[in-house]
Amino acid sequence: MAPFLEEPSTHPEFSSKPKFDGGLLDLPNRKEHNIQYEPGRTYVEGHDEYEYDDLRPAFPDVHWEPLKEVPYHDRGTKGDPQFRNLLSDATDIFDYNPKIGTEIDGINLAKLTDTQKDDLARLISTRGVVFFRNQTDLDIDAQRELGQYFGHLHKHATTAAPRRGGLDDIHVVYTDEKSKNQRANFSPTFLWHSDVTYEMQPPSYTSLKVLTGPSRGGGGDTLWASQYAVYDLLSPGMQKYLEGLEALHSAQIQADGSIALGRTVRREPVITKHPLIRTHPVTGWKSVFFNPGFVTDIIGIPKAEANAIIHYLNELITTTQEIQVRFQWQKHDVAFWDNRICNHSASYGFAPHRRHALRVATQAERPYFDPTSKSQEEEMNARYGLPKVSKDGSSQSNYND
Ligand SMILES: O=C(O)CCC(=O)C(=O)O
Ligand SMILES: [Fe+2]
Repeated sequence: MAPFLEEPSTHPEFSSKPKFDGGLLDLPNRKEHNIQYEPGRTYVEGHDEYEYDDLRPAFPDVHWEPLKEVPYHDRGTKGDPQFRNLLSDATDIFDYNPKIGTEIDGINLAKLTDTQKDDLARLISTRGVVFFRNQTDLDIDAQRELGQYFGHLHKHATTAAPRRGGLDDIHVVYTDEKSKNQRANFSPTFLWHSDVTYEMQPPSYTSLKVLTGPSRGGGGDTLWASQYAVYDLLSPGMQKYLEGLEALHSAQIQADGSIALGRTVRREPVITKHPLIRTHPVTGWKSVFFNPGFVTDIIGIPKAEANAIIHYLNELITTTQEIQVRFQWQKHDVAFWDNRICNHSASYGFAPHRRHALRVATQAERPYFDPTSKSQEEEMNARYGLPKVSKDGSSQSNYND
């Protein structure tokens, strides 16, 4: 969650009936069905009685001890390299692009066997983020249980938990027509982040399920960017240089934001040093471990140089289309990402719709760097016999014409 993304909970009074749904382009014959279409419009659901009222956001006034180190063994290491257990139930599987993002259809996340869960972890580690449509059986208890299979769940110190209580390790994403104008609060690049990387053991497998949102085409998409791929964008000299550096990740900005809103900070904010390049324990691949949201400094180099690196990594993550994937949500869809190797960004422009999602995040290993590890591109190129792609900028071709 980006530093100030969460909103206070206010009960909306929207009672207008659905008028039309802009997301009907997939119907085979609109003429026959007498469908009306108005570009750029989606209906707003009536909000009087809300089925997920108990899962709306609350900010409990409680205080927790600092996080202690917890054991973590990555289940993905047991996964089948071809994901055969998981895919035995799939009706379709396809990538969104070569570097990041895969959708699997026909799988019920609430009913996976342990070997399927291991494959799932391995697939998420490999593809960065995996999408599952229409997971109606995966209620919040099942979503938690699946997260717990992978390890200890993270409890967020500042963002919202469900009103229901007893779900302190669930993070609630919520906006409705009463919410403040998000565009006024955040520049689009500021929205890019990975979750809680200031923790000693930042999360790995993280699921987000949308309970309610704009109908298809109504906005509120989420984007992810691969940090394996960021590493592969760098020149060999830059890769080597960054491999020796550590960055500071700070929880302070988020805590200050909560205090400014009059909310309790449930655990003392921490600042943690992590390697700027890390190795993934399942794939063995190197990835940049940078977070536009929480990295405040790079240690041991002049401040101006640290700022230049921070600026450069920010630019690569937020503007390189080939390393990004964008997901258009529908109700009950789930995105499962590996927070170690992805940044992500919400998008706005869907007001006044209600958009409500729940996130479960598993704490992972302490980030480490193994100098003998390979990059994603290095392994893929070797596996498929592809030539090395040149990284020099001397090409004469002009893509801007
Ligand atoms: O609302 C979204 O699309 C993403 C929210 C987010 O950053 C999170 O749940 O970690
Ligand atoms: Fe997030």
